[in-house]
Amino acid sequence: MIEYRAIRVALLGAGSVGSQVARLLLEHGDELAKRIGAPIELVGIAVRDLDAKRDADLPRELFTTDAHSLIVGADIVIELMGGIEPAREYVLQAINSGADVVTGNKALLASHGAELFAAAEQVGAQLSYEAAVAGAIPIIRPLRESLAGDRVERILGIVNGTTNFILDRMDSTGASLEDALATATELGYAEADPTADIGGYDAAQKAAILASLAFHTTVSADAVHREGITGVTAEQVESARRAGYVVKLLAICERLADPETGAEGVSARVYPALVPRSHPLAAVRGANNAVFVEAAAAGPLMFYGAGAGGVQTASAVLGDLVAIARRHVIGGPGTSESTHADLPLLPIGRITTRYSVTLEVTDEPGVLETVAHVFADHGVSVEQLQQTVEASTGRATLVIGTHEAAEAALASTVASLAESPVVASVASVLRIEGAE
Ligand SMILES: NC(=O)c1ccc[n+]([C@@H]2O[C@H](COP(=O)([O-])OP(=O)(O)OC[C@H]3O[C@@H](n4cnc5c(N)ncnc54)[C@H](O)[C@@H]3O)[C@@H](O)[C@H]2O)c1
Ligand SMILES: N[C@@H](CCO)C(=O)O
Ligand code: NA
Repeated sequence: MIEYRAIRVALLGAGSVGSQVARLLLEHGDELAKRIGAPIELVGIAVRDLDAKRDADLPRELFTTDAHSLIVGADIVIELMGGIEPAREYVLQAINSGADVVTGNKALLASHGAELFAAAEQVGAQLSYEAAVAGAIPIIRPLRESLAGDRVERILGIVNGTTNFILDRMDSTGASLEDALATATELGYAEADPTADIGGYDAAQKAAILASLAFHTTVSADAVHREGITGVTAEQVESARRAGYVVKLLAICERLADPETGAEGVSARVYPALVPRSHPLAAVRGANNAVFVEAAAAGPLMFYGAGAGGVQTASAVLGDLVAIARRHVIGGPGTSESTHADLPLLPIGRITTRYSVTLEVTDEPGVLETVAHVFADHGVSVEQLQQTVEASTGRATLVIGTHEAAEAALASTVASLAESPVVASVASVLRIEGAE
């Protein structure tokens, strides 16, 4: 039997995920070596502070503050520092010095993915990133490999655990957004500055990565239409619950025809939406993640589990590591990124979906007809209308569900409703996703 030399692994960053990756590598190195067919040697861990407290007990002699020197001579570099710079510089250095790279850095991939994939392609290096989307859940490899022979039509993802925790808590306890966020912070789900999560930025980065992969094109995070959950109220969540829906922050990636030109394009968007309680995504509770994929031949598929957490995410990183290391043993080129389709990203105005609009109106004869006319005038077809009268105030609440309508038509409908003398206020506008 051939004895292979040890595959040298350099780790950059020993925070929540990095420290668990190092621990698992050291604890299970022998078993991984058997699966790979060659020993794995963790040659060093680049850190900022040699004396910082770590989540795992790691040999101090592995630590170095000199990432550049560590990268030189490594076969595989695992980048788990996060942020754009110097992560980008280190990943490029690794690729250009002949190493393969594993990263969990969604921010880096969603902004500089094209540059990094091109650099890897040029020298035949592997760049793997299962941890970057939905943590431990296998979704990158299924899209990249298992579904490579199918045609992905649509992805609906709950890809941010913090916001799912908050919305789930609002749904199950009636809490306000503020109180649910406070609980998320107390329990350590939300960061001290939760903007990236509740503003939808984290989900938009993941949507960019998923859309690029699923549709063989390049989508960057800043091109993703993004609405966070900051405007979601306890009233909206309660009224959704009564109507048989749950509010979820969704990352939606869709292949569709541009309604104006008929040309094929893609949509990548993040917003809170009403999901029917019967949909598999409605059952995703707490800080869990799930990605619902619709493919032409496979039909609907659901990937579910822990979207974050140090040790859980380390599982995804080690999976990438083993896959790459096996190729070192077997030889031959690995999977490269396929971005041949070059599809245009359609602006949000070209999207069609269903809506739920809640209006406070005066309770007078003719109001319903006036409201119905506003929808009809903008070409938006009403599917359902529910009225609750508050006798003491002379006001009524109307909840109007629409058929599929264009975003632009809905936006002008809402603008006209806001100006209508019979409408006291437009209390809520939410999209409905995942309904039959
Ligand atoms: N934590 C999760 O649940 C999770 C899930 C999925 C993906 N990720 C991604 O994994 C990566 C790591 O996340 P984390 O939660 O472990 O972050 P973290 O902040 O806990 O750890 C990052 C570590 O890198 C170190 N670091 C930063 N810059 C450095 C530099 N220049 N040189 C050396 N060390 C440096 C930091 O000091 C810190 O210890 C990020 O890209 C993150 O988006 C994390
Ligand atoms: N902040 C992210 C961590 C995982 O990317 C979340 O809440 O899901
Ligand atoms: Na994953």
